Amino acid sequence: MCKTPNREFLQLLPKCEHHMHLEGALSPTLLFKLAAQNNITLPKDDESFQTAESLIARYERFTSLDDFLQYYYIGMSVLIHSSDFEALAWDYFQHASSDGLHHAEVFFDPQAHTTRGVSYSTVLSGFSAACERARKELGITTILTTCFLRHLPPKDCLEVFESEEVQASYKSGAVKAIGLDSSELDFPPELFTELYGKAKKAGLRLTAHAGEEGPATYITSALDVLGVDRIDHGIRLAEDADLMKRIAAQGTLLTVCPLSNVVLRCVEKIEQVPIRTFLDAGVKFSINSDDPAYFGGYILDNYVAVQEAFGLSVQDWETICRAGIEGSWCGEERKSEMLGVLEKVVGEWRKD
Ligand code: HPA
Ligand SMILES: [Zn+2]
Repeated sequence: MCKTPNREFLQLLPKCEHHMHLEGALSPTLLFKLAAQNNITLPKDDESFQTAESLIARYERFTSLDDFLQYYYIGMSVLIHSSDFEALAWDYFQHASSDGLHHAEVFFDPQAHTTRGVSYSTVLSGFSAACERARKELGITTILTTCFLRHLPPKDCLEVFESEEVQASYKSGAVKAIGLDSSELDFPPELFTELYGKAKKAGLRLTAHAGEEGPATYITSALDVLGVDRIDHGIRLAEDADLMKRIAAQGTLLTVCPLSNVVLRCVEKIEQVPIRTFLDAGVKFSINSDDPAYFGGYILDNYVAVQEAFGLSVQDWETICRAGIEGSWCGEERKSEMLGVLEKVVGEWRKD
């Protein structure tokens, strides 16, 4: 007898998260605490900033990606010291660890900090300290990815990429990948061809948000023009059957974020996230939280929401977790460890 998957089973699965913006883990509680500590004045003309409760209530009424992004950028204005960045990331790792996270490939937005006078080394030292602590105390392995803000001029992105501090972090291996985030519509991947060409030459891993609000053609451009190894979100792939076949055949991983898609109104409900379509088409994907403090849930909440909407089988979950492990950018040894845990969890669940 094989039990149906429930929250307990989903918690036990060895999860890899590939799409999580560290700045998006800033809970209202930590936001207000750091604002007070750092003497940051939050907008007075927006009543949402009165209390943690009113802010959460506003988060439940996002109307689009851009509507969310204004709060995301205001929120991170409270992050000033290296210790603030460390506290933020540590908060995330603790949540994710209790959700059964084993490996995290996380984003951060250097330009969102350097443009307001916080240095890259302040940001990186805080995040790196939290990653080191997560490895030692929680057994979570991590990879850091610098994301570039696509609403800013491509030449500014290139300048940051080429700056001494950022280059040093790639050379030392502290950061291993680049990504592209922020407003998607009107900022197609082609704008960043030079940036991605240089990053590829430098031996970095490449990913980009594409097909979240933007059309499936942005996914094609991210693959063909930017040469990405992975697509973040990519839900609009389901609108293009030929492209779906291609992505399945080449094994490109999509990092799907179900709760985010509902909260930002890319879909009306979880049932419309193309989970079943991707499974049936052999498209590989992982399930992720994107900005957990803003979208009402961490990684396990996303797994549970998918289970409630789709009633997946143990086999389906094995397929999803295996794709997440094999599509990770960690070493083969780490992947084998996680595959071993997956086999054990699935085997035990089937036996009971
Ligand atoms: O979901 C997202 N999309 C684009 N940019 C972002 N920055 C944080 N989260 C997101
Ligand atoms: Zn994202």
